Amino acid sequence: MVSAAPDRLRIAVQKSGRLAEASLGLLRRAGLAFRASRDHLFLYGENLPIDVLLVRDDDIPGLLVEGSCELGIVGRNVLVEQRLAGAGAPAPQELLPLGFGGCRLSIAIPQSGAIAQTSDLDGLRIATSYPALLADWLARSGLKAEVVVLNGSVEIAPRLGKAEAICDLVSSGATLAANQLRELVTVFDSQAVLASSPREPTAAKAVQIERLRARIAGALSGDGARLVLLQAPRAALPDITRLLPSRDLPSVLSLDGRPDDIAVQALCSAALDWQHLEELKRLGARSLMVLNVERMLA
Ligand SMILES: Nc1ncnc2c1ncn2[C@@H]1O[C@H](COP(=O)(O)OP(=O)(O)OP(=O)(O)O)[C@@H](O)[C@H]1O
Ligand SMILES: O=P(O)(O)OC[C@H]1O[C@H](OP(=O)(O)OP(=O)(O)O)[C@H](O)[C@@H]1O
Ligand SMILES: [Mg+2]
Repeated sequence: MVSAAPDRLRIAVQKSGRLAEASLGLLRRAGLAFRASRDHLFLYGENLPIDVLLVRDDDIPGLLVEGSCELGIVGRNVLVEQRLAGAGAPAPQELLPLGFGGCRLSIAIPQSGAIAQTSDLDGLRIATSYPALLADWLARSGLKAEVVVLNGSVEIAPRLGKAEAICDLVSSGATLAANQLRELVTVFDSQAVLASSPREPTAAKAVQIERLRARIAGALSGDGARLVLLQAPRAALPDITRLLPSRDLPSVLSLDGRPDDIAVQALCSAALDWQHLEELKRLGARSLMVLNVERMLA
């Protein structure tokens, strides 16, 4: 472990795997630039006092609890699993959902078999790498099943005779289909999240944490956002406003020497397709421009 620098923030991200690339990509979009250490386990923040630790995703909640890192990017499934398993011990908090790594923890059963509905799981064995999330769902559902803990290759448990059902992460469903399994019920919905240590940060670090959180939120809110610029007759403004998928009221500017015309600037949450633009044109809009928004700060 690299010794802690008192004034530098540390953020733990997955070294390799499903979240690795998107996590570092997001930090770069939040304006961080890094230099890698020789062992490639540590990225030194070159332009801000923020360093990145590259680790196994399962280690991230523990690093946050012990205070080795102030922040982490981890699947909500891992975060909540460890919180439930910790039974009331201090646990990392979710600061922000990040919109990638979307998946669900689901119970799946053999495609051909006697299990048809969730009540059929009573008294059976369910194999999973997420025993606390599964136990929590079973308790809330009033079901009693034996939880068989496996750390990998959970999908083959029914074929090995280790369990009658499994509870594992699903996104496309291809892994289940390849193993002749089908989804019965979703136990937990997940995505990557920004998480913080349960330890109170120093005042200086609290400022850095909030700064990074706001920058990440800004980078995310730019996703899919478009700035629409146009000129139009002033009388067409109500119809144009109705047509724009704006996040907020558009800004309306007057044009020098043309009192009957205006310039409109609107932040839109969805892309405007050609049909949208043609309709705006029919309403009298001219000089239409749709620009991608790279980042925003509220
Ligand atoms: N099929 C999927 N689609 C989208 N996101 C997923 C999928 N499977 C897992 N995830 C998310 O990505 C996280 C990391 O998954 P990955 O399979 O890379 O973990 P891992 O094998 O435990 O990696 P590590 O080596 O870091 O322990 C999961 O905890 C989950 O939040
Ligand atoms: O529904 P699908 O799109 O098929 O995705 C589901 C699979 O993805 C995850 O594993 P991953 O591929 O990350 O490999 P791992 O099991 O080695 O972690 C998960 O454990 C499933 O096996
Ligand atoms: Mg892991």
